[in-house]
Amino acid sequence: MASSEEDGTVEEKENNNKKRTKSALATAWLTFYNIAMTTGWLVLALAMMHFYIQKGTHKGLYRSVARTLKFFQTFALVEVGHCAIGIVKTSVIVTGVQVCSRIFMVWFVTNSIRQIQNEESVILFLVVWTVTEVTRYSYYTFNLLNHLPYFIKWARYNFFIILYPLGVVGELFTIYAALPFVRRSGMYSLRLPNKYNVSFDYHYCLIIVMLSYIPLFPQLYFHMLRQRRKVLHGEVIVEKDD
Ligand SMILES: CCCCCCCCCCCCC/C=C/C(=O)SCCNC(=O)CCNC(=O)[C@H](O)C(C)(C)COP(=O)(O)OP(=O)(O)OC[C@H]1O[C@@H](n2cnc3c(N)ncnc32)[C@H](O)[C@@H]1OP(=O)(O)O
Repeated sequence: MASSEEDGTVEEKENNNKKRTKSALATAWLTFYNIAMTTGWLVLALAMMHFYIQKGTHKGLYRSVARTLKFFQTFALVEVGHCAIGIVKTSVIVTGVQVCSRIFMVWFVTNSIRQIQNEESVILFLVVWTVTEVTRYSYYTFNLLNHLPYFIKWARYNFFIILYPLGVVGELFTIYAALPFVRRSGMYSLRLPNKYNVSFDYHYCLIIVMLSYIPLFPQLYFHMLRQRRKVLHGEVIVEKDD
């Protein structure tokens, strides 16, 4: 009897130790990840400012930062993994939609269609994303280090009120500007007849993506408004499971 109680205690202790090691590892990884991402987006901000001050125009700006942008935005895919394995308390779906829509914008719209890279709308979403990400990743970093300045917390949960709609406007105008080029070139499209007997029209796909902002964007926006109420005003919010 005594020995089984002892076994239980030993097992419990082992489990607790395992959990502690796991959470220490997760915290170390997240701290590294967030510092790397803050730095990446800060480098991008500085590169954009440097370009604009030197050249006095936004033309060519996208190309000058494209590699850094593609690297850091694509790397954000690991955030979906963070949610999936449970090291951050965020919905996989909400994070997935956010990250995938950004990656889609970068790789399948802006990067693929040279003719639209100098549109003002590209600069709009680039600036908006950069301000958002510098704020967001520095918030997570300071939070993990338990030294969170209030103005960063305030910025994280207020800037998005304006930046989110502005980002969406930039993205939608960019996709809209891409439509004629996509239609003319037939890029990423598959016409019949072909050996697979399937057709795909990227032009219509882009229109569907634009329309999908109507149901999806409000969900992300209201999610952030709920987070804001929780973090800034201490409201207890019961989130539905995925
Ligand atoms: C394939 C094609 C698909 C096309 C589909 C198209 C449709 C798309 C429609 C939508 C379009 C959106 C377009 C987007 C535009 C822009 O981004 S514009 C710029 C403005 N954007 C923003 O301000 C939003 C930025 N995004 C986010 O904040 C997130 O991505 C989020 C998922 C939307 C919300 O984040 P969430 O994690 O849920 O909230 P938080 O309050 O920040 O965190 C919750 C808890 O999780 C912890 N946490 C999260 N991440 C980390 C981390 N990296 N490190 C450490 N901790 C993390 C966080 O601390 C919180 O924990 P607690 O403090 O304990 O609560």
